[in-house]
Amino acid sequence: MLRLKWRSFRCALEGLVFMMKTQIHARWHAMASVMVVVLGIWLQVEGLEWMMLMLAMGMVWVAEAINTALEQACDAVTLERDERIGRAKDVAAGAVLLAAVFALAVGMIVFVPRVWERLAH
Ligand SMILES: Nc1ncnc2c1ncn2[C@@H]1O[C@H](COP(=O)(O)OP(=O)(O)OP(=O)(O)O)[C@@H](O)[C@H]1O
Repeated sequence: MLRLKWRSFRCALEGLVFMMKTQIHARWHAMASVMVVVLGIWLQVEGLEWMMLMLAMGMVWVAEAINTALEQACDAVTLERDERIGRAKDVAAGAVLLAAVFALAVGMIVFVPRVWERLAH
């Protein structure tokens, strides 16, 4: 039982490693995530705001992982041009874009007033 759980966990980790190795956007997300944590520590962000930032970042990572999985599945179906495959990939990419836009909004709401405050003093 425990071995089975470990195997699923390892497969999940391998999926994430694959995403990091193959998706240029995942590297951008990683850079943005590090920036958010550094800014959060520097600006002394508090409990609920950390939660909002983590949720927003998590949403982007989850969307990117699902987008990567869908791209792989689509390519397994066909590498020929196909309108529906193209549309499926576009919608999945749209999910990443949506998550990123909302994450940016959360980041602005949390960070802008704090940066403003720092600059004013
Ligand atoms: N088989 C296909 N048929 C039709 N259009 C396709 C096909 N494959 C890709 N496309 C189009 O090219 C775009 C990019 O697809 P690709 O598989 O190269 O993903 P990507 O460049 O890794 O995208 P992302 O930026 O979402 O990671 C898709 O959003 C889609 O519009």
